Amino acid sequence: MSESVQKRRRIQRSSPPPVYILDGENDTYEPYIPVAQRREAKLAKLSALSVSSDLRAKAKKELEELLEKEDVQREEERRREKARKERTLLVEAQEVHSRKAAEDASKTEVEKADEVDAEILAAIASRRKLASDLELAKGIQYSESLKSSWRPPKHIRERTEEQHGRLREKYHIIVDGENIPPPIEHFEDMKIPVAMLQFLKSKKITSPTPIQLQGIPTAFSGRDMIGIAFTGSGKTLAFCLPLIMLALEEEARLPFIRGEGPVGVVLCPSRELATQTYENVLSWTAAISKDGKYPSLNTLLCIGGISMGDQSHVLNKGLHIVVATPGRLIDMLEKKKFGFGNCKYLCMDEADRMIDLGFEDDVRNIMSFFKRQRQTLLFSATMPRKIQDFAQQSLVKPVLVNVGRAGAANLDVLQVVEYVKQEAKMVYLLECLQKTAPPVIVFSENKNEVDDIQEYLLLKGVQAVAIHGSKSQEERQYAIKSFKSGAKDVMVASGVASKGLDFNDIQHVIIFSMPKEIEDYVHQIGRTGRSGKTGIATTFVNMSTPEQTLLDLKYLLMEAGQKVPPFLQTIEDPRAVQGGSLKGCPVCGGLGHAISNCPKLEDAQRRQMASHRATHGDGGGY
Ligand SMILES: Nc1ncnc2c1ncn2[C@@H]1O[C@H](COP(=O)(O)OP(=O)(O)OP(=O)(O)O)[C@@H](O)[C@H]1O
Repeated sequence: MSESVQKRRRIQRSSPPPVYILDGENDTYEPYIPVAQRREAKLAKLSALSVSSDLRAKAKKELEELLEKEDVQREEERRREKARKERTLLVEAQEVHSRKAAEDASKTEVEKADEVDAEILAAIASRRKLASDLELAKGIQYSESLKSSWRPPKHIRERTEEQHGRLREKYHIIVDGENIPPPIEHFEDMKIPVAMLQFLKSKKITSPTPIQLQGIPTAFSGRDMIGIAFTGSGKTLAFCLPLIMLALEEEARLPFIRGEGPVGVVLCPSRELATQTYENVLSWTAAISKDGKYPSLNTLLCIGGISMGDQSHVLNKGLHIVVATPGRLIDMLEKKKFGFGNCKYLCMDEADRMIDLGFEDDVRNIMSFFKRQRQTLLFSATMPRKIQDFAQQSLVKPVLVNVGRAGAANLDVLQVVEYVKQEAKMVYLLECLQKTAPPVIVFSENKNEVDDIQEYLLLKGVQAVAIHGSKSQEERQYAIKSFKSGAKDVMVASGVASKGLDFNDIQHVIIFSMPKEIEDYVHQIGRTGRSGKTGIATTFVNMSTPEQTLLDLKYLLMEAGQKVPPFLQTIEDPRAVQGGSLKGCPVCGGLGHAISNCPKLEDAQRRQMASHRATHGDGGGY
């Protein structure tokens, strides 16, 4: 053996035994020596002693017994230690569990309900931001609002913040956001074309409504905004006029040629609403360009159920404004009939519906066609808090303009709620129609019921038309046209089909079947009492109306200072009985229930499940 190997062995032998440190607690660990090894060591010691072989055999036996006993003891100890550790964990878990159970038991029902509500709200809040997929993927975030060349006139710029505040107070306008543009009380001060001012005057529109007075300067300044105001308060002008001005400016800078544009798009949740907005834009742009001082603008109506070929004359020129429903718009964009390369303005009417679960993905899809930052505006009469919060994260330095509580009823509508048995409704409807002169709208939640009511009214000699989602586009257009022109006295409609529609001077709205969601009720009664006029809404309720809906209705009537009928007065709010808070539902804005009982959430979940089934080939569809 070489010297170096011997040296290495000497070093190895003389190395100290390994020291094990367990969890930093036990630095005196005694390594375990197996029984056989210990027995051999002891026997070696024994045989070194000079004793008789009998004695040695006896001692050996005793030793073995002793060692085995020791070993059993060690094993026992190890098992006990292991069990102790395991028990500790188990006991700890049990203790945590029973502590939580005890805590839960000490919580009141109200506290527990609040916790559930907070959890639901947190789950909703984690929705994906409303931005294009590209922006989300690249993490693009705009930090500044778009620049605009518009400035308020000098005398308004010179006013103090306090003066602006007083004006807002006067018109019950609540605002939120950074550097909010000033409210402007006169159209003349908004620097809009004289021809437009004259046109508005001819329509008896002489001074801006509160949402216009704050909303138009905000949008003119290039700011993203959320505009909330009562039904019939003139929101359409508030979001269309800024787009028209932007288009005029762009056209004046460099006239649009075929394939260019649009400058902006207005998205609506229904074809009827889109058509109405389109017609408004057409009349406003025509009025502006009439005297030849301003260029004429091209507007495209992009909705399902119509032939786009009929509008080829618009597509053959530069395009300024598109008014659309999401489905057809996506279709046109995908087919590259036009693009959003230069599109700077995106407005959503009835925005709470648009960015709610039904259309949310469509909206994101539409956003992905924008090639640069856009000005985004969301308008609605109802805007539950969760939608406001969600929208706010998706906008750039948004300004919130709120006239009255979001979801509150228009105070110009006299609301009458009547208890009518199911079987008595038709007959009572005839009686109700005598209350006022026409035009009257009758709402029902159910398409078959809409048809039944129309048939019944026709039988009784009432000139009635009907509109609902299963009617063809021609039938829908005919119904709206003949009702608008006054040829028909009554329109029977399903809630969705007629949302946001602006009919002239509706005298009376009759809600034949109360919608489950109080927001729908607010929109339905809002077909009357528009542009400062008063109207009546009569609503039939009975045993089949869910108690929670009745409670939402009761609170809404109380809020609007309307008469609460005795049968509604007797309905107790379970939250009040338990001493809980009575804040409105952040999802639908209903005042009579908490988020955990929200009918809108149930509907949304149902829709999600239906669309899930549809995408997974499970039949159904939404
Ligand atoms: N400043 C104004 N003064 C008087 N009337 C106005 C004014 N602005 C708009 N109007 C009229 O008020 C009516 C309702 O306007 P619009 O349809 O824009 O209401 P809206 O707020 O969008 O309602 P909804 O929430 O039901 O859709 C229209 O007929 C419109 O011409």
